Amino acid sequence: MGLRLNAHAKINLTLDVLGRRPDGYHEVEMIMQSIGLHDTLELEYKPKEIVLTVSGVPVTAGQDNLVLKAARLLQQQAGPEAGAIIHLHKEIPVAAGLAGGSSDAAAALRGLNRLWNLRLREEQLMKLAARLGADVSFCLLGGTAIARGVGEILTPLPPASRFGVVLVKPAFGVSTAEVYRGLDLAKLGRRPDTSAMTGALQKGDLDLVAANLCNVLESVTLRLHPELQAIKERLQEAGCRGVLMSGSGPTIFGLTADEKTAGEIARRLNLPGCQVLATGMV
Ligand SMILES: C[C@@](CO)(OP(=O)(O)O)[C@H](O)COP(=O)(O)OP(=O)(O)OC[C@H]1O[C@@H](n2ccc(N)nc2=O)[C@H](O)[C@@H]1O
Ligand SMILES: Nc1ncnc2c1ncn2[C@@H]1O[C@H](COP(=O)(O)OP(=O)(O)O)[C@@H](O)[C@H]1O
Repeated sequence: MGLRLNAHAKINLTLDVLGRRPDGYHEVEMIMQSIGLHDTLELEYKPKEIVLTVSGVPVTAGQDNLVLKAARLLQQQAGPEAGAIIHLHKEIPVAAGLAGGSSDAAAALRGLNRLWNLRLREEQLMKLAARLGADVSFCLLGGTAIARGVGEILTPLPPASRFGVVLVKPAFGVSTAEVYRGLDLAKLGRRPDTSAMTGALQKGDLDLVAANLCNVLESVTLRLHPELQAIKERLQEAGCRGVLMSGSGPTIFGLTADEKTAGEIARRLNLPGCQVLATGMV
């Protein structure tokens, strides 16, 4: 019997960088939120071999696909007999700041743990997730959470209101490493207030959430791609209550009262060359 799993994208409602570590990674504090937009993974048992096929948004099916990296990591626990045919259907834009690859890796860990009957506990899966990438731990958890460390230390928050989300992904992608490298820690500008955002989410107050949206990586990516500022303005003019870049970008998201309103705004927006999607917080 095969398995089918959804791998949800995320947005960062806040993103603060607290310092740079000796290994080049950055200490962060961010509020992460899963959204409805998702890739799909289908898993079927096959002895010994791990085979990956991909459809939808083009992405490598080679060894550097995070799904294969996750599968190989788990196979070390399962033994060489364990294998699978994995089909990944991609809907999440790639290199977009939406953690598509990380979410696929998290879904592969969760799914193969079941397919291979490994019975690894949540904290064991979390350890493997942290080895695959900074955002994989959050993707394994999902929902709403504060992420600290390099992103792997998680504090779950109560489920947030199901606000609508409009996503605008320009034609280009950005390199997360390059954006972090471009950050001048002495000149971060406005910083997020994590506890104010946590309170706003708890109250379900969209205007308060909107007022606390803040991402210190915006300055770097907007400097590299000034056209993102115009997209932010267009989303605001179109009726989004708050607008921010997600992660290292370049996706810009706008928040609305609900998914229906997000859909109406997305249909009205005319942004040539950009992918415009409507979804909601989950
Ligand atoms: C910026 C964020 C915000 O959620 O997301 P994305 O824009 O990638 O979605 C994350 O911090 C990205 O997480 P993720 O994309 O998983 O990072 P990784 O693959 O582990 O690392 C890619 C590169 O980003 C840099 N990096 C990443 C995380 C971190 N806390 N500090 C860093 O400096 C490192 O240079 C690393 O080589
Ligand atoms: N399953 C996957 N989906 C998307 N990208 C992947 C995947 N596996 C590896 N990658 C690589 O990871 C890089 C970052 O991808 P992604 O997770 O989409 O972006 P981001 O970290 O900005 O949210 C891409 O450039 C891509 O080559």
